[in-house]
Amino acid sequence: MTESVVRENQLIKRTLDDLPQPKGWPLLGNFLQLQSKNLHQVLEQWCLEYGDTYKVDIAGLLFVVIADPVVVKDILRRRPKSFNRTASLERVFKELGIHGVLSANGESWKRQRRLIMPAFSKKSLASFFPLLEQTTERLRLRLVKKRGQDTLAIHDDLRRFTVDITTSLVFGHDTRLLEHDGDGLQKHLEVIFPQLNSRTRMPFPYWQYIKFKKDRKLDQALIEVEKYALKIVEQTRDELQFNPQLADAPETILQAMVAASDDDNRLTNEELFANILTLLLAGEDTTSNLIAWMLYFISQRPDIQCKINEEAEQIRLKHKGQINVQGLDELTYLEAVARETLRLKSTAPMISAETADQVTLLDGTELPAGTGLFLMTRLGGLNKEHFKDAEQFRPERWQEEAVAAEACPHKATSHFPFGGGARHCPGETLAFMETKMVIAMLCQQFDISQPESPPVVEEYAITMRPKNLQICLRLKPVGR
Ligand code: HEM
Repeated sequence: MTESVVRENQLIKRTLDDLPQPKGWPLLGNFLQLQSKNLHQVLEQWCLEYGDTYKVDIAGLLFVVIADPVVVKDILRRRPKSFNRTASLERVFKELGIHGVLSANGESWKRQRRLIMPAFSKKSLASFFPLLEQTTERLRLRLVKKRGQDTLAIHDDLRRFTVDITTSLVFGHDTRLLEHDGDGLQKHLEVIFPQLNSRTRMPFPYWQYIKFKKDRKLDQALIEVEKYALKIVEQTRDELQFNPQLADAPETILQAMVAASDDDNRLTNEELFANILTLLLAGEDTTSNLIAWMLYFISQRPDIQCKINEEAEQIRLKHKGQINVQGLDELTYLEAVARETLRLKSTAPMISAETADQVTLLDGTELPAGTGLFLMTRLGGLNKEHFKDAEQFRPERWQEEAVAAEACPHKATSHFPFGGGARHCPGETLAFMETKMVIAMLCQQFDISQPESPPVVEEYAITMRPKNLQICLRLKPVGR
């Protein structure tokens, strides 16, 4: 939608009643159609059939689905004043004791966001770089041991990597999952994620009355994670008592939070636990999925692996044989590969929101307070009007020269892999740092290919992952 169309639309008002709706079932509405593991694809497909703004009925609850990037961007920008996270997300997270910065609204969100942001500054992340380097080396050692295997379900290794990184950064405590083969924290998180996803879309909280096997598994996973988190909180309290100057110059997000809980603005143990789990959930799956999707693409393209490797070699030569923190910024081709992956396979392809007041959207739709919204943040990136040959994987389109040459339409602001406005993802820089380190290491060490396996498909559980991904890693001869 262009600016002038926006102005015109504001004159053509419509209400919730006027919006089209896909045909559903009596009483249940579209509930059954939306229970699938590719919810985002169902909603995206309906955008093509019913237009950029339509409604769905989840057993009596109406949600509005919005795809136009101009309207989506405006909503993201008008948070937190006019739009909130949804009440259902807040309710489910609260009930499970995970009500941290991701699900909170209002003053509680502001306070928690203020506390976590310093840890994501460029300066903090630069001081964290040696740990990132060591953890990447530990992932390398783990994968070298597995080099003989014909096929590798690498996702598990990647998740171990991102959990080790996130726990180190957030709590200063390395879970060292990369050194073990058994189930660990990542297995509990694997139980929690899909369950959170399906509960936020349940019109009726059945689990308050009857618990199925999956609900009992969720309870158990939460108990295990809570045990882990409370132990870490205790350790952090001890560190602060032993070393009080840490309160003024905290080294981890948790130290900052515990230190802040001693002033008037107290963070309770529940809030601390909620944010530990929130950051683990927000940081772990999103990033390991991005790396996995990048491997999906580059394992089919030896030419791209070659280019990544050449660029990384140049940077190593420039910085005394190593990719240092400045060198990471200079890996522009690799960054383009990550951005192109996010365009086609955004690991967060939709964001939910809720109107805080009665609002009018930029397309002229008037909505009452409390209306749930699904913002389809990936769809604009798949649109041929915004990207030439939109269905093709072409990292070059993100490089400055290509953007400057008008031969390639390039509308970077038509999709929002990290959201936008005041609630924009704070972990974006960290995610790129992790991704670049891992992919540069893999392309240096291995020839990466895809073995015969069932087709890789998108699976949605708040984040979007490649189901069935198998990779084949062949160690490169030394000196090649
Ligand atoms: C490829 C990796 C990642 C992707 C695609 C991603 C995507 C997103 C998206 C779409 C949102 C919602 C933003 C909005 O509502 O506008 C979000 C929020 C958030 N992300 Fe990320 N994220 C990634 C990595 C991380 C990492 C590494 C961390 C931290 C360790 C993190 C922490 C958070 C937090 C705390 C929020 C909630 C922010 C708020 O509500 O104020 N994310 N992320």
